[in-house]
Amino acid sequence: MPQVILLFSGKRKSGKDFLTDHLQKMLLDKCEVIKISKPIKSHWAKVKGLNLDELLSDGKYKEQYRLDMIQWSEEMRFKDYGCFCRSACQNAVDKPVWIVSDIRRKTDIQWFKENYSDVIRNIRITADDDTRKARGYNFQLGVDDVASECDLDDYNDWDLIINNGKNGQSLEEQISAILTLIQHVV
Ligand SMILES: Nc1ncnc2c1ncn2[C@@H]1O[C@H](COP(=O)(O)OP(=O)(O)OP(=O)(O)O)[C@@H](O)[C@H]1O
Repeated sequence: MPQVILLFSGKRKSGKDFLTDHLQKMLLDKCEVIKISKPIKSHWAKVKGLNLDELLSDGKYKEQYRLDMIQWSEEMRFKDYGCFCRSACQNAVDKPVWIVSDIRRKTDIQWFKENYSDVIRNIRITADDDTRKARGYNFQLGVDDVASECDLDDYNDWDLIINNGKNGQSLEEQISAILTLIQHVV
């Protein structure tokens, strides 16, 4: 059972993978990185005969299948909103800190609250549109206007908000703010 679970969310190309990768490099064997999208991508790779590692990494390949994966996973969530969270956590190694790098919906947060209650810390990563565009974001109908991208836009209960865009803090300051949230553990 983890002592703290960091739930990271943010819009496309806000820098979720970038920041959580850096955090992982600092915490090393004290942490386990969990991606809710992993069980989705594993299933999709198996059914379609695709390369799972390519699908999990940042790049064009992932973007090619994003819309299909969103639509399929939406149907699955409709039947059981916790199915992917549960599956991702079942396969996670027991470490003091869990880093969940791709929280996208209120029901994701709800599931973690129901199952791990007070060890959760909610972190929102923000970045302005220009910065996101410079990182490869392009508005796509069916991707950027649906729940997977917008559901947390009006959520307000964050333990920490990190500006990872223009005029944002330095990486050191960002990581230091996150470490403050888990200083009782590491
Ligand atoms: N603070 C930063 N400084 C420099 N480059 C950054 C920074 N944050 C993110 N990037 C770069 O921007 C790109 C997008 O970031 P990242 O993949 O972490 O976004 P994401 O929120 O995980 O996106 P997605 O939702 O599409 O998976 C990556 O190439 C990453 O290296």
